[in-house]
Amino acid sequence: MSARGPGTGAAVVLAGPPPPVALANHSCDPNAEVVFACDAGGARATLRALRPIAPGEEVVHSYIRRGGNSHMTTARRIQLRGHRRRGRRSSGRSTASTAAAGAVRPPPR
Ligand SMILES: C[S@@+](CC[C@H](N)C(=O)[O-])C[C@H]1O[C@@H](n2cnc3c(N)ncnc32)[C@H](O)[C@@H]1O
Repeated sequence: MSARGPGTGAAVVLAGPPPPVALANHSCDPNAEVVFACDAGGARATLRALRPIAPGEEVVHSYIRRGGNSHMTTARRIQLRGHRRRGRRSSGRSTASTAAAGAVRPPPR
């Protein structure tokens, strides 16, 4: 995959039927997004750059819907960081068991 265009957010970096788009991995800090279109030409999934992508940089998109729950991704990252810190200090309780014990709360709305 290669990035083209000025990286203004409008550049199409990869287009085609689903298989090429399906090769893109997930990132919580995506540099591209998938745009779906369906018209007389048929159905298309396109990867569009969200920012400049350097040659050789992996093109990644978020498997989680942007906007609607991206704030939850950030909140979840902060939560996990806190759990890791507490996990190191805790007396024998692993991060996973801390989470299983109900210590993970949903992010505030
Ligand atoms: C749509 S495919 C992406 C392309 C896949 N990596 C491949 O080589 O065919 C989704 C799968 O890729 C892997 N994947 C996606 N994002 C990843 C990431 N950030 N780190 C590791 N594996 C990832 C997971 O196995 C996931 O089920």
